Amino acid sequence: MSDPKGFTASSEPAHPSHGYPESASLSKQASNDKGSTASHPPPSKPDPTTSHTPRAFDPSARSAEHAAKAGLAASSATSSSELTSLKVKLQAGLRQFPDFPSPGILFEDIMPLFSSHSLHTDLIRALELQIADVFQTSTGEKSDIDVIVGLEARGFLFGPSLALRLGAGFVPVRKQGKLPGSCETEGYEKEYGPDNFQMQSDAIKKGQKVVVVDDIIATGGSAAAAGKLVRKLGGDLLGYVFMMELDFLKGRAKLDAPVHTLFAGQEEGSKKDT
Ligand SMILES: O=P(O)(O)OC[C@H]1O[C@H](OP(=O)(O)OP(=O)(O)O)[C@H](O)[C@@H]1O
Ligand SMILES: Nc1ncnc2[nH]cnc12
Repeated sequence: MSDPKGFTASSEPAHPSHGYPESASLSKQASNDKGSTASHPPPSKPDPTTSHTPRAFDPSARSAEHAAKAGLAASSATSSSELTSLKVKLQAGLRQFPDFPSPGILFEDIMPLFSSHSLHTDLIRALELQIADVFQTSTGEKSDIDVIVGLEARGFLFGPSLALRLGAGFVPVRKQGKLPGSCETEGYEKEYGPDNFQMQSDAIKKGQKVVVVDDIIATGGSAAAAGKLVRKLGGDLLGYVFMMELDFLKGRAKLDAPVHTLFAGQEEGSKKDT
């Protein structure tokens, strides 16, 4: 699938599990929608990389069309610089915990972004800007995204707020047995074995434009199952948005819609003390 911003899912094979073996190869995605470092940089080393290439303002534009284009470019550049500074602040709020929940796993803790009102506000704004840019929608309630689909449980932390900001509905993907009524089910592989996701059969109307969101893409199994469910229900899957990506697991290779991430995730060997 083509992605005009160059975020097309990698064709490289995904790592088979959450095991994060030492032999997993490093893979820095070339996409420019992420920070440039392997792990979350400390506040002293913010990564100013932005997903948006600022479009140059053209002072020579004379016609109304040119003026309109120039205005859009200027506003895009403004959004881009706002997003860059939000990312720097947000990255400084992230924490990592080695060997949680089991040895060898470096756990990315996003909770500080929610316990602070300021960072929470920044996070929702950053996601709104990111989505407006990569899916070419307007910010605010004029977005033409119909539904934000969030994955249990951490996708529920920001999916509904984001949906409100975008003027979209919110639909949950839940672990099996939690949703009443008729449901579609899709299996996926997790660290400790297989699991099933479900969506209510009437949750998405045929042709609705859907973006799937979650906090982290690791092996990509959860997100791939969610995408299959969206399509089973007749949704038009525009793509995926994650706060973070564990690059070395190559999870995006499992996804057949554009993948966008706010922050660079960890690469193998990026473990650090918290
Ligand atoms: O790309 P994957 O390998 O599928 O892993 C990513 C998923 O793992 C985590 O959720 P988890 O299943 O741990 O559940 P939680 O959000 O309920 O903690 C995370 O929030 C993603 O949903
Ligand atoms: N390393 C990690 N940190 C936080 N959540 C995760 N989900 C899967 N892998 C994770």
